[in-house]
Formats: sequence, structure tokens, C-alpha cells
Amino acid sequence: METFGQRLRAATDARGPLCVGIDPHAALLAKWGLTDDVAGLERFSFTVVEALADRVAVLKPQSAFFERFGSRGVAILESIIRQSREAGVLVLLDVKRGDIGSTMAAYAGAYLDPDSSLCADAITVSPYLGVGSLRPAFDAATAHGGGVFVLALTSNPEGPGIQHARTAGGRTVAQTVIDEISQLNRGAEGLGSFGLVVGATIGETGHDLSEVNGPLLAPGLGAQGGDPAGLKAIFGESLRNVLPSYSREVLAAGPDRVSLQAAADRAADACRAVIG
Ligand SMILES: O=c1ccn([C@@H]2O[C@H](COP(=O)(O)O)[C@@H](O)[C@H]2O)c(=O)[nH]1
Repeated sequence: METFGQRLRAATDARGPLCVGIDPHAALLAKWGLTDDVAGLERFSFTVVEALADRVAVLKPQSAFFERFGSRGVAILESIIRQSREAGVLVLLDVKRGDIGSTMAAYAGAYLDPDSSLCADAITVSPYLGVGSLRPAFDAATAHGGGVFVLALTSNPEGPGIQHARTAGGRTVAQTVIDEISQLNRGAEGLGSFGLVVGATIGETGHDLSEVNGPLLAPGLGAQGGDPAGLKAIFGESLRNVLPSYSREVLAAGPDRVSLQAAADRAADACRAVIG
């Protein structure tokens, strides 16, 4: 079975290193001339999938914007995950789950087991209960060829308060997460399937990403002020494993399909110029 890391590498080699987030903000629905309800959510999401599924390496639906419409929103999330995967684009579900191991096993079943209608290629998780508590997600990903991205150095300004704090051993909390994920990718053939989330806004922090050998999701480009030109300072020699991610900056170009595609192409070109 091909691993998630191998599938991601093939996708970025073929289509360029770009992830586009599907974040149906109320403000974007209004900008697109859509109603802030389930019908607007559906039109918005399917338009993005139809415009970009054969163009970008990864689509990243943000679960929160679907959950806010309850079960009918989650049903649309299920549909776009299925349609996107059928169209050949990898789906990273940004759902940021994290809990004690026994509960984490249920989340892993929901998002990484192919028998679930919410199964994606990969998910985001939070290590706040300890990286070890995420073990059921790592095991499910290994069993089913999926991927897991663990929050390490997030793009928001509140992140460093906790992520840069020092543990008893002297390393930062983020470096501890980075090192544990690096261990999981040891011995992987090609790119590992266990990734990290490292914001494109954080600048140079002195964290060592050189041993990760897994994908590095870089959100925060565009709307949050991150710029592809800043990626080298953050990622250094690990630049080749970076998966830059844009949501609002690209989505704001809709609803016209050609404009959405042009915005994604511009973002991909800007990232390719830095990452190669
Ligand atoms: O550190 C993080 C982790 C996740 N995100 C998510 O990415 C998108 C960013 O959207 P933009 O419109 O491009 O700002 C959003 O879904 C966040 O929840 C992040 O921004 N930072």
C-alpha cells in the first residue's frame, strides 16, 4: 500500500506544492453573493472542489465551517471529501482533534478509517494532551495509508506563549513535539506520513526541523500576512517538505471558476519560486 507521504510527494511533484483551504466564512459567502445557510455552504464548497480538484495537490476543508450548520453541514463535508478524493486530489481535513487515547481511537475511526463517510487522506491533530495520546491516530494512519499533521508552531500570535515555553529538559514544547514526530518518520521510504503544522507567519524561531522527514503544513499565507518569501527563514533546508496553504486569499477570487483557478495558479507559482 502506498503511504500518505508517498502519495503527497507524487501529488506535489505533479501539481506543485500547494494546499488550498475550503473555509466557507460567512463573509466569503456574502462576497460570493450566497446566503449564509446550508444552500450557500453547499454551492460554495462544490464550486471550490469543481474549480480546483484537478489542479492543486491538496484541498483542506476546515471542519468548523461545516459543523456550524449541524448535521446538514457535516453531510456536505462528507460529500465534498468523497467528491474531491474521487477527483484525485488529496484531502487534508483540518479538524484539530486531540483527546485521551481511548477517545482519540474514536476520532481516528471517524476520520482515518475508510469505512467512515468522513474518512480523509489526512487530518490535523492537537498534541495538548501529549503526543503519546495521539497514538490511535498514528496507528490508524499507518494501517490505512493516511497522514496526521500535529500542531507544532501555529500561525496565530497566541501560539508562542505556550509553544515556546521550556519543558523540564530545556527544550521548547514545540521542539518536543517536533522531535517526537521525527521519531515516527524514522525509516520511512521517501517522505514520512506524519507531518507538522508550522505557520508561515512565525519568522525565524530557532526550532530544528531538519530531522522531521515528513510534510510541513504552512498555513497563514495571504490573509494572515504570511508571504512565500518568508518560508526559507522558517524552514531552511527542510523547504522541500513544505506544503504551503492558503484559504481566504484564494477563495476571495470566487465565485467565478476561472478567477479561482487563476488565484490558485498565482499562489502555486509564488510558492514554487521559493520551494522549487
Ligand atoms: O497554525 C494554524 C493551523 C491551522 N490554520 C488553519 O488554516 C486556515 C487558514 O486560513 P486563511 O484564510 O488562509 O488564513 C484556517 O482554516 C485555519 O484554521 C491556521 O491558520 N494556522
